[in-house]
Amino acid sequence: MRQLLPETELAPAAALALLCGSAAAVVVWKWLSKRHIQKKMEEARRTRDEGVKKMAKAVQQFREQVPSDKTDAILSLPLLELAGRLQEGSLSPRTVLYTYIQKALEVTQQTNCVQYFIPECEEQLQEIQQQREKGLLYGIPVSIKDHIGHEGHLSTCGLVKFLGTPEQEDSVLVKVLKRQGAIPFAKTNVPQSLFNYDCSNLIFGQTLNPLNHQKTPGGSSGGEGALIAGGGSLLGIGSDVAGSIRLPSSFCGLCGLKPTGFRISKLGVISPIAGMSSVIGMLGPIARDVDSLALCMKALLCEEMFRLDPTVPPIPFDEEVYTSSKPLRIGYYEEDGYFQPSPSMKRAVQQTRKLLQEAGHTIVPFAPPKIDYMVDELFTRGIFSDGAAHLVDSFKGDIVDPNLKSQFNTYRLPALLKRILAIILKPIYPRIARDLSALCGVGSAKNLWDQHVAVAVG
Ligand SMILES: CCCCCCCC/C=C\CCCCCCCC(=O)NCCS(=O)(=O)O
Repeated sequence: MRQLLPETELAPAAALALLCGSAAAVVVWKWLSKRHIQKKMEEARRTRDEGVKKMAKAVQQFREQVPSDKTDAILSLPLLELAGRLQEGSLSPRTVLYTYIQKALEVTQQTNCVQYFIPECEEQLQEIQQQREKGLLYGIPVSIKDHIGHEGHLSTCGLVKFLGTPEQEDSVLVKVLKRQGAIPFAKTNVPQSLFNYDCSNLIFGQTLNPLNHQKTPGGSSGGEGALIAGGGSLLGIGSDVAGSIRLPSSFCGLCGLKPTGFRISKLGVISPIAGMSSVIGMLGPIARDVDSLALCMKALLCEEMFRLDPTVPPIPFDEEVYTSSKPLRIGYYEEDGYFQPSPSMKRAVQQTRKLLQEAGHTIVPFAPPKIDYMVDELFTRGIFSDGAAHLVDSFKGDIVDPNLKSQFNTYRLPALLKRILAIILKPIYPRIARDLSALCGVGSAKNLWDQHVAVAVG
Protein backbone atom coordinates (compact mmCIF):
# COMPACT_ATOMS: atom_id res chain seq x y z
CA MET A 1 0.00 0.00 0.00
CA ARG A 2 2.77 2.38 0.99
CA GLN A 3 4.44 1.78 -2.34
CA LEU A 4 1.30 2.90 -4.14
CA LEU A 5 1.10 6.18 -2.22
CA PRO A 6 3.00 9.22 -3.60
CA GLU A 7 6.48 9.60 -2.20
CA THR A 8 5.95 13.13 -0.92
CA GLU A 9 3.84 13.20 2.21
CA LEU A 10 1.75 16.22 3.03
CA ALA A 11 3.10 17.98 6.08
CA PRO A 12 0.39 18.42 8.78
CA ALA A 13 0.72 22.20 8.52
CA ALA A 14 0.17 22.10 4.76
CA ALA A 15 -2.85 19.80 5.21
CA LEU A 16 -4.31 22.19 7.78
CA ALA A 17 -3.69 25.15 5.47
CA LEU A 18 -5.42 23.31 2.62
CA LEU A 19 -8.39 22.53 4.83
CA CYS A 20 -8.70 26.11 6.09
CA GLY A 21 -8.27 27.43 2.55
CA SER A 22 -11.07 25.19 1.28
CA ALA A 23 -13.34 26.17 4.15
CA ALA A 24 -12.61 29.87 3.51
CA ALA A 25 -13.31 29.37 -0.23
CA VAL A 26 -16.67 27.77 0.61
CA VAL A 27 -17.55 30.64 2.98
CA VAL A 28 -16.56 33.27 0.36
CA TRP A 29 -18.47 31.40 -2.38
CA LYS A 30 -21.58 31.21 -0.17
CA TRP A 31 -21.27 34.87 0.75
CA LEU A 32 -20.89 35.85 -2.92
CA SER A 33 -23.94 33.83 -4.00
CA LYS A 34 -26.00 35.30 -1.16
CA ARG A 35 -24.86 38.78 -2.18
CA HIS A 36 -25.81 38.00 -5.80
CA ILE A 37 -29.31 36.89 -4.72
CA GLN A 38 -29.73 39.95 -2.51
CA LYS A 39 -28.74 42.24 -5.40
CA LYS A 40 -31.44 40.69 -7.60
CA MET A 41 -33.96 41.20 -4.79
CA GLU A 42 -32.87 44.81 -4.29
CA GLU A 43 -33.27 45.47 -8.01
CA ALA A 44 -36.81 44.04 -7.98
CA ARG A 45 -37.68 46.25 -5.00
CA ARG A 46 -36.15 49.30 -6.69
CA THR A 47 -38.29 48.69 -9.79
CA ARG A 48 -41.33 48.29 -7.53
CA ASP A 49 -40.57 51.53 -5.65
CA GLU A 50 -40.02 53.49 -8.87
CA GLY A 51 -43.37 52.17 -10.18
CA VAL A 52 -45.10 53.27 -6.98
CA LYS A 53 -43.60 56.79 -7.30
CA LYS A 54 -44.70 57.03 -10.95
CA MET A 55 -48.24 55.95 -10.04
CA ALA A 56 -48.39 58.45 -7.16
CA LYS A 57 -47.33 61.17 -9.62
CA ALA A 58 -49.95 60.07 -12.17
CA VAL A 59 -52.64 60.21 -9.47
CA GLN A 60 -51.47 63.66 -8.40
CA GLN A 61 -51.61 64.92 -12.00
CA PHE A 62 -55.08 63.46 -12.41
CA ARG A 63 -56.26 65.10 -9.18
CA GLU A 64 -54.93 68.46 -10.36
CA GLN A 65 -57.09 68.10 -13.48
CA VAL A 66 -60.11 66.52 -11.82
CA PRO A 67 -60.36 67.47 -8.13
CA SER A 68 -63.04 65.35 -6.55
CA ASP A 69 -65.06 65.17 -3.39
CA LYS A 70 -66.71 61.95 -4.58
CA THR A 71 -63.82 59.65 -3.70
CA ASP A 72 -65.47 57.99 -0.69
CA ALA A 73 -68.78 57.64 -2.52
CA ILE A 74 -67.08 55.87 -5.45
CA LEU A 75 -65.05 53.60 -3.18
CA SER A 76 -68.12 52.54 -1.26
CA LEU A 77 -70.16 51.53 -4.32
CA PRO A 78 -70.68 47.75 -4.54
CA LEU A 79 -69.29 46.24 -7.74
CA LEU A 80 -72.67 45.74 -9.38
CA GLU A 81 -73.68 49.34 -8.78
CA LEU A 82 -70.33 50.66 -9.93
CA ALA A 83 -70.56 48.52 -13.09
CA GLY A 84 -74.04 49.97 -13.73
CA ARG A 85 -72.82 53.56 -13.27
CA LEU A 86 -69.92 52.96 -15.66
CA GLN A 87 -72.20 51.31 -18.24
CA GLU A 88 -74.70 54.18 -18.19
CA GLY A 89 -71.88 56.74 -18.32
CA SER A 90 -72.64 58.58 -15.09
CA LEU A 91 -69.11 57.74 -13.90
CA SER A 92 -66.03 57.72 -16.12
CA PRO A 93 -63.58 54.78 -16.16
CA ARG A 94 -60.68 57.23 -15.68
CA THR A 95 -62.17 58.73 -12.50
CA VAL A 96 -62.90 55.27 -11.10
CA LEU A 97 -59.44 53.95 -11.99
CA TYR A 98 -57.54 56.83 -10.42
CA THR A 99 -59.78 56.78 -7.35
CA TYR A 100 -58.90 53.13 -6.82
CA ILE A 101 -55.18 53.61 -7.57
CA GLN A 102 -55.06 56.43 -5.04
CA LYS A 103 -56.67 54.21 -2.41
CA ALA A 104 -54.45 51.24 -3.36
CA LEU A 105 -51.35 53.42 -2.85
CA GLU A 106 -52.58 54.23 0.64
CA VAL A 107 -53.45 50.59 1.45
CA THR A 108 -50.15 49.21 0.20
CA GLN A 109 -48.23 51.79 2.21
CA GLN A 110 -49.90 50.39 5.32
CA THR A 111 -49.97 46.69 4.45
CA ASN A 112 -47.40 46.08 1.65
CA CYS A 113 -49.95 44.25 -0.47
CA VAL A 114 -49.07 45.49 -3.98
CA GLN A 115 -45.97 44.17 -5.73
CA TYR A 116 -46.25 46.26 -8.88
CA PHE A 117 -48.64 48.76 -10.31
CA ILE A 118 -49.42 48.27 -14.00
CA PRO A 119 -48.85 51.59 -15.80
CA GLU A 120 -50.28 50.06 -19.01
CA CYS A 121 -53.70 50.52 -17.39
CA GLU A 122 -53.62 53.95 -19.09
CA GLU A 123 -53.49 52.18 -22.50
CA GLN A 124 -56.32 49.89 -21.45
CA LEU A 125 -58.37 53.00 -20.59
CA GLN A 126 -57.96 54.12 -24.22
CA GLU A 127 -58.59 50.60 -25.49
CA ILE A 128 -61.99 50.21 -23.85
CA GLN A 129 -63.20 53.44 -25.46
CA GLN A 130 -62.55 51.79 -28.86
CA GLN A 131 -64.41 48.55 -28.05
CA ARG A 132 -67.59 48.14 -30.11
CA GLU A 133 -69.57 46.79 -27.16
CA LYS A 134 -69.11 47.59 -23.51
CA GLY A 135 -68.00 44.39 -21.77
CA LEU A 136 -69.50 43.11 -18.53
CA LEU A 137 -66.59 44.58 -16.58
CA TYR A 138 -66.42 47.85 -18.51
CA GLY A 139 -64.18 50.28 -16.62
CA ILE A 140 -63.78 48.08 -13.53
CA PRO A 141 -60.27 48.23 -12.02
CA VAL A 142 -59.10 44.69 -11.26
CA SER A 143 -56.10 43.53 -9.24
CA ILE A 144 -54.35 40.26 -10.09
CA LYS A 145 -52.20 37.89 -8.08
CA ASP A 146 -48.44 37.99 -8.71
CA HIS A 147 -48.15 34.86 -10.84
CA ILE A 148 -50.88 35.73 -13.37
CA GLY A 149 -48.99 36.86 -16.46
CA HIS A 150 -49.31 40.45 -17.64
CA GLU A 151 -47.19 41.56 -20.59
CA GLY A 152 -44.12 43.54 -19.57
CA HIS A 153 -44.34 42.53 -15.91
CA LEU A 154 -42.70 39.92 -13.73
CA SER A 155 -44.53 36.89 -12.41
CA THR A 156 -42.42 35.77 -9.46
CA CYS A 157 -44.17 33.41 -7.02
CA GLY A 158 -41.92 35.28 -4.55
CA LEU A 159 -38.95 33.29 -5.90
CA VAL A 160 -35.64 34.68 -7.15
CA LYS A 161 -35.55 32.19 -10.02
CA PHE A 162 -38.45 34.03 -11.68
CA LEU A 163 -36.90 37.49 -11.38
CA GLY A 164 -35.39 39.05 -14.48
CA THR A 165 -37.65 38.05 -17.37
CA PRO A 166 -40.88 40.03 -17.73
CA GLU A 167 -43.80 38.27 -19.42
CA GLN A 168 -43.86 38.52 -23.23
CA GLU A 169 -47.61 38.24 -23.44
CA ASP A 170 -50.75 38.62 -21.33
CA SER A 171 -52.13 35.43 -19.78
CA VAL A 172 -55.46 34.23 -21.18
CA LEU A 173 -57.15 35.43 -18.01
CA VAL A 174 -55.81 38.97 -18.45
CA LYS A 175 -56.78 38.94 -22.15
CA VAL A 176 -60.33 37.95 -21.24
CA LEU A 177 -60.57 40.52 -18.44
CA LYS A 178 -59.43 43.20 -20.88
CA ARG A 179 -61.86 41.99 -23.52
CA GLN A 180 -64.64 42.41 -20.96
CA GLY A 181 -63.55 46.01 -20.41
CA ALA A 182 -61.77 45.47 -17.07
CA ILE A 183 -58.62 47.41 -16.26
CA PRO A 184 -55.91 45.33 -14.56
CA PHE A 185 -53.99 47.88 -12.49
CA ALA A 186 -51.91 46.05 -9.87
CA LYS A 187 -50.13 42.77 -9.18
CA THR A 188 -50.40 41.64 -5.59
CA ASN A 189 -48.04 39.99 -3.13
CA VAL A 190 -47.74 36.27 -2.34
CA PRO A 191 -45.77 33.99 0.00
CA GLN A 192 -42.53 32.56 -1.38
CA SER A 193 -43.42 29.63 -3.71
CA LEU A 194 -47.21 30.13 -3.13
CA PHE A 195 -47.01 27.19 -0.72
CA ASN A 196 -47.87 28.93 2.49
CA TYR A 197 -50.86 30.33 4.30
CA ASP A 198 -48.99 33.48 5.34
CA CYS A 199 -48.03 36.16 2.81
CA SER A 200 -44.33 36.89 2.98
CA ASN A 201 -41.32 36.56 0.71
CA LEU A 202 -37.82 37.95 0.94
CA ILE A 203 -38.12 39.96 -2.29
CA PHE A 204 -41.16 42.08 -1.50
CA GLY A 205 -41.59 41.46 2.25
CA GLN A 206 -44.48 40.66 4.55
CA THR A 207 -48.07 41.66 3.77
CA LEU A 208 -50.22 42.65 6.75
CA ASN A 209 -53.92 42.21 7.37
CA PRO A 210 -55.55 45.66 7.01
CA LEU A 211 -58.11 44.79 9.69
CA ASN A 212 -55.37 44.12 12.24
CA HIS A 213 -51.71 44.72 11.43
CA GLN A 214 -50.67 42.11 14.00
CA LYS A 215 -52.30 39.43 11.85
CA THR A 216 -51.60 37.84 8.49
CA PRO A 217 -54.06 38.35 5.64
CA GLY A 218 -53.64 34.63 4.91
CA GLY A 219 -52.18 33.13 1.78
CA SER A 220 -51.29 32.51 -0.80
CA SER A 221 -53.55 35.17 -2.39
CA GLY A 222 -52.81 37.33 0.65
CA GLY A 223 -51.93 40.50 -1.29
CA GLU A 224 -55.36 40.32 -2.93
CA GLY A 225 -57.06 39.78 0.44
CA ALA A 226 -55.27 42.76 2.01
CA LEU A 227 -55.79 45.12 -0.95
CA ILE A 228 -59.51 44.36 -1.30
CA ALA A 229 -60.21 44.36 2.45
CA GLY A 230 -58.35 47.67 2.75
CA GLY A 231 -60.62 49.13 0.04
CA GLY A 232 -57.90 49.53 -2.63
CA SER A 233 -59.58 47.17 -5.11
CA LEU A 234 -63.08 45.79 -5.39
CA LEU A 235 -62.34 42.76 -7.54
CA GLY A 236 -59.22 40.62 -7.55
CA ILE A 237 -58.13 37.34 -9.07
CA GLY A 238 -56.38 34.82 -6.87
CA SER A 239 -55.53 31.15 -7.18
CA ASP A 240 -56.15 28.17 -4.95
CA VAL A 241 -55.01 24.56 -4.84
CA ALA A 242 -55.30 24.09 -1.10
CA GLY A 243 -57.06 27.11 0.34
CA SER A 244 -55.20 30.04 -1.23
CA ILE A 245 -58.35 31.94 -2.20
CA ARG A 246 -60.53 30.65 0.62
CA LEU A 247 -58.15 31.43 3.51
CA PRO A 248 -57.32 35.07 2.65
CA SER A 249 -61.02 35.67 1.94
CA SER A 250 -61.88 34.28 5.36
CA PHE A 251 -59.03 36.07 7.22
CA CYS A 252 -59.89 39.41 5.57
CA GLY A 253 -63.70 39.21 5.84
CA LEU A 254 -64.26 38.86 2.09
CA CYS A 255 -65.96 36.51 -0.34
CA GLY A 256 -63.90 34.20 -2.52
CA LEU A 257 -64.58 31.41 -4.97
CA LYS A 258 -62.37 28.50 -5.98
CA PRO A 259 -64.10 27.35 -9.16
CA THR A 260 -64.21 23.73 -10.28
CA GLY A 261 -60.98 22.46 -11.84
CA PHE A 262 -60.28 23.50 -15.46
CA ARG A 263 -63.13 26.07 -15.39
CA ILE A 264 -60.77 28.99 -16.06
CA SER A 265 -57.71 28.99 -18.29
CA LYS A 266 -54.34 28.92 -16.55
CA LEU A 267 -52.35 29.59 -19.74
CA GLY A 268 -49.77 32.23 -18.93
CA VAL A 269 -49.89 31.59 -15.18
CA ILE A 270 -46.69 30.23 -13.61
CA SER A 271 -46.29 27.82 -10.72
CA PRO A 272 -43.39 26.05 -9.01
CA ILE A 273 -45.39 22.80 -9.20
CA ALA A 274 -46.65 23.17 -12.78
CA GLY A 275 -46.84 19.43 -13.61
CA MET A 276 -48.76 18.37 -10.51
CA SER A 277 -52.16 17.11 -11.59
CA SER A 278 -53.44 15.02 -8.69
CA VAL A 279 -55.07 18.05 -7.05
CA ILE A 280 -56.32 20.71 -9.43
CA GLY A 281 -55.51 24.33 -8.57
CA MET A 282 -57.74 27.04 -10.03
CA LEU A 283 -57.87 30.77 -10.53
CA GLY A 284 -60.85 32.51 -9.00
CA PRO A 285 -62.28 35.85 -7.88
CA ILE A 286 -62.09 37.57 -4.48
CA ALA A 287 -64.45 40.46 -3.74
CA ARG A 288 -66.61 42.13 -1.11
CA ASP A 289 -69.83 40.25 -1.89
CA VAL A 290 -71.17 37.15 -3.63
CA ASP A 291 -72.81 39.07 -6.48
CA SER A 292 -69.38 40.41 -7.45
CA LEU A 293 -68.03 36.85 -7.69
CA ALA A 294 -70.96 35.88 -9.88
CA LEU A 295 -70.48 38.88 -12.19
CA CYS A 296 -66.79 38.06 -12.52
CA MET A 297 -67.50 34.41 -13.35
CA LYS A 298 -70.15 35.46 -15.87
CA ALA A 299 -67.61 37.75 -17.53
CA LEU A 300 -64.80 35.17 -17.58
CA LEU A 301 -66.85 32.23 -18.87
CA CYS A 302 -67.21 33.69 -22.34
CA GLU A 303 -66.49 32.78 -25.96
CA GLU A 304 -63.14 34.61 -25.82
CA MET A 305 -61.89 32.32 -23.03
CA PHE A 306 -63.12 29.18 -24.78
CA ARG A 307 -61.49 30.34 -28.04
CA LEU A 308 -58.13 31.26 -26.48
CA ASP A 309 -57.92 28.02 -24.50
CA PRO A 310 -59.78 25.10 -26.04
CA THR A 311 -59.01 22.92 -22.99
CA VAL A 312 -61.53 24.97 -20.99
CA PRO A 313 -64.99 23.35 -21.21
CA PRO A 314 -67.15 25.82 -23.16
CA ILE A 315 -69.85 26.06 -20.50
CA PRO A 316 -71.10 29.60 -19.85
CA PHE A 317 -72.28 30.86 -16.48
CA ASP A 318 -75.71 29.40 -15.71
CA GLU A 319 -77.75 32.51 -15.03
CA GLU A 320 -80.94 30.49 -14.66
CA VAL A 321 -79.57 28.41 -11.79
CA TYR A 322 -78.00 31.46 -10.14
CA THR A 323 -81.17 33.58 -10.19
CA SER A 324 -83.69 30.76 -9.73
CA SER A 325 -85.79 30.83 -6.59
CA LYS A 326 -86.61 27.11 -6.88
CA PRO A 327 -85.98 25.38 -3.53
CA LEU A 328 -82.70 23.46 -3.51
CA ARG A 329 -81.42 20.48 -1.54
CA ILE A 330 -78.17 21.62 0.06
CA GLY A 331 -75.69 19.47 1.98
CA TYR A 332 -73.63 20.92 4.83
CA TYR A 333 -71.34 19.97 7.70
CA GLU A 334 -70.10 21.88 10.72
CA GLU A 335 -66.97 19.79 11.20
CA ASP A 336 -65.25 17.58 8.65
CA GLY A 337 -63.68 15.32 11.29
CA TYR A 338 -60.15 16.39 10.33
CA PHE A 339 -59.66 20.15 10.65
CA GLN A 340 -61.16 21.80 13.71
CA PRO A 341 -63.26 24.85 12.81
CA SER A 342 -62.96 28.02 14.86
CA PRO A 343 -66.13 28.95 16.83
CA SER A 344 -66.78 31.82 14.39
CA MET A 345 -66.63 29.47 11.40
CA LYS A 346 -69.09 27.10 13.05
CA ARG A 347 -71.36 30.02 13.86
CA ALA A 348 -71.21 31.24 10.25
CA VAL A 349 -72.24 27.79 8.98
CA GLN A 350 -75.10 27.63 11.50
CA GLN A 351 -76.34 31.11 10.55
CA THR A 352 -76.15 30.29 6.84
CA ARG A 353 -78.02 27.03 7.40
CA LYS A 354 -80.78 28.94 9.24
CA LEU A 355 -81.06 31.58 6.49
CA LEU A 356 -81.21 28.94 3.77
CA GLN A 357 -83.91 27.03 5.66
CA GLU A 358 -85.91 30.22 6.13
CA ALA A 359 -85.62 30.81 2.38
CA GLY A 360 -87.31 27.44 1.80
CA HIS A 361 -84.34 25.22 0.90
CA THR A 362 -83.90 21.68 2.22
CA ILE A 363 -80.77 21.42 4.33
CA VAL A 364 -79.15 18.00 4.72
CA PRO A 365 -76.26 17.38 7.14
CA PHE A 366 -73.59 14.99 5.91
CA ALA A 367 -70.14 13.78 6.95
CA PRO A 368 -67.42 13.94 4.30
CA PRO A 369 -66.53 10.28 3.70
CA LYS A 370 -63.14 8.65 4.39
CA ILE A 371 -61.76 11.99 5.50
CA ASP A 372 -58.33 10.79 6.75
CA TYR A 373 -57.72 8.90 3.52
CA MET A 374 -58.91 11.86 1.43
CA VAL A 375 -56.69 14.40 3.20
CA ASP A 376 -53.56 12.30 3.75
CA GLU A 377 -53.47 9.98 0.77
CA LEU A 378 -55.27 11.85 -2.01
CA PHE A 379 -54.69 15.50 -1.09
CA THR A 380 -51.30 15.72 0.68
CA ARG A 381 -49.67 12.76 -1.09
CA GLY A 382 -51.23 14.05 -4.32
CA ILE A 383 -49.81 17.57 -4.01
CA PHE A 384 -46.44 16.09 -3.08
CA SER A 385 -46.63 13.11 -5.42
CA ASP A 386 -43.04 13.81 -6.59
CA GLY A 387 -41.83 13.78 -2.96
CA ALA A 388 -41.81 17.64 -3.09
CA ALA A 389 -38.90 17.51 -5.60
CA HIS A 390 -40.19 20.27 -7.90
CA LEU A 391 -41.05 22.55 -5.01
CA VAL A 392 -37.63 22.07 -3.41
CA ASP A 393 -35.93 22.61 -6.81
CA SER A 394 -37.62 25.96 -7.22
CA PHE A 395 -35.66 27.26 -4.21
CA LYS A 396 -32.29 26.63 -5.90
CA GLY A 397 -30.31 29.87 -5.95
CA ASP A 398 -32.67 31.40 -3.42
CA ILE A 399 -32.82 32.17 0.30
CA VAL A 400 -35.68 30.52 2.17
CA ASP A 401 -38.08 32.91 3.90
CA PRO A 402 -37.94 32.28 7.70
CA ASN A 403 -41.75 31.86 7.67
CA LEU A 404 -41.36 28.86 5.43
CA LYS A 405 -38.20 27.36 6.86
CA SER A 406 -39.58 24.55 9.03
CA GLN A 407 -41.98 23.54 6.24
CA PHE A 408 -39.21 23.68 3.61
CA ASN A 409 -36.72 21.77 5.76
CA THR A 410 -39.31 19.01 6.17
CA TYR A 411 -39.96 18.87 2.41
CA ARG A 412 -36.30 18.43 1.58
CA LEU A 413 -35.52 15.62 4.03
CA PRO A 414 -34.43 12.47 2.18
CA ALA A 415 -37.38 10.07 1.66
CA LEU A 416 -35.75 7.39 3.81
CA LEU A 417 -35.40 9.79 6.73
CA LYS A 418 -39.04 10.93 6.31
CA ARG A 419 -40.12 7.28 6.44
CA ILE A 420 -38.03 6.50 9.54
CA LEU A 421 -39.31 9.64 11.31
CA ALA A 422 -42.88 8.69 10.36
CA ILE A 423 -42.44 5.28 12.04
CA ILE A 424 -40.88 6.81 15.18
CA LEU A 425 -43.49 9.57 15.51
CA LYS A 426 -46.53 7.44 14.72
CA PRO A 427 -47.42 6.49 18.34
CA ILE A 428 -47.04 10.07 19.70
CA TYR A 429 -47.95 12.30 16.74
CA PRO A 430 -49.95 10.16 14.30
CA ARG A 431 -50.93 13.10 12.09
CA ILE A 432 -47.39 14.41 11.67
CA ALA A 433 -46.36 10.82 10.95
CA ARG A 434 -48.98 10.56 8.21
CA ASP A 435 -47.90 13.95 6.77
CA LEU A 436 -44.29 12.81 6.68
CA SER A 437 -45.27 9.61 4.95
CA ALA A 438 -47.37 11.55 2.41
CA LEU A 439 -44.44 13.90 1.78
CA CYS A 440 -42.49 10.91 0.43
CA GLY A 441 -44.75 11.04 -2.62
CA VAL A 442 -46.08 8.10 -4.61
CA GLY A 443 -42.77 6.51 -5.56
CA SER A 444 -43.40 5.41 -9.15
CA ALA A 445 -45.29 6.31 -12.32
CA LYS A 446 -47.44 3.22 -11.78
CA ASN A 447 -48.45 4.45 -8.32
CA LEU A 448 -49.16 7.90 -9.75
CA TRP A 449 -51.60 6.45 -12.25
CA ASP A 450 -53.26 4.48 -9.45
CA GLN A 451 -53.53 7.66 -7.44
CA HIS A 452 -55.13 9.53 -10.34
CA VAL A 453 -57.72 6.74 -10.58
CA ALA A 454 -58.33 6.93 -6.81
CA VAL A 455 -58.85 10.72 -7.05
CA ALA A 456 -61.31 10.25 -9.91
CA VAL A 457 -63.37 7.47 -8.33
CA GLY A 458 -62.88 8.29 -4.61
C1 LIG B 1 -42.64 20.59 11.46
C2 LIG B 1 -43.21 21.00 10.15
C3 LIG B 1 -44.15 19.94 9.62
C4 LIG B 1 -44.51 20.32 8.22
C5 LIG B 1 -45.47 19.32 7.70
C6 LIG B 1 -45.84 19.75 6.35
C7 LIG B 1 -47.10 19.06 5.96
C8 LIG B 1 -47.57 19.68 4.71
C9 LIG B 1 -48.97 19.33 4.43
C10 LIG B 1 -49.72 20.14 3.78
C11 LIG B 1 -49.29 21.53 3.42
C12 LIG B 1 -49.92 21.97 2.18
C13 LIG B 1 -49.64 23.42 2.01
C14 LIG B 1 -50.21 23.79 0.69
C15 LIG B 1 -50.36 25.27 0.59
C16 LIG B 1 -50.93 25.57 -0.76
C17 LIG B 1 -51.59 26.88 -0.76
C18 LIG B 1 -52.22 27.12 -2.12
O1 LIG B 1 -53.35 26.83 -2.37
N1 LIG B 1 -51.41 27.71 -3.03
C19 LIG B 1 -51.85 28.05 -4.37
C20 LIG B 1 -51.03 27.36 -5.35
S1 LIG B 1 -51.66 27.57 -6.93
O2 LIG B 1 -50.82 26.78 -7.83
O3 LIG B 1 -51.58 28.97 -7.27
O4 LIG B 1 -53.07 27.14 -6.99
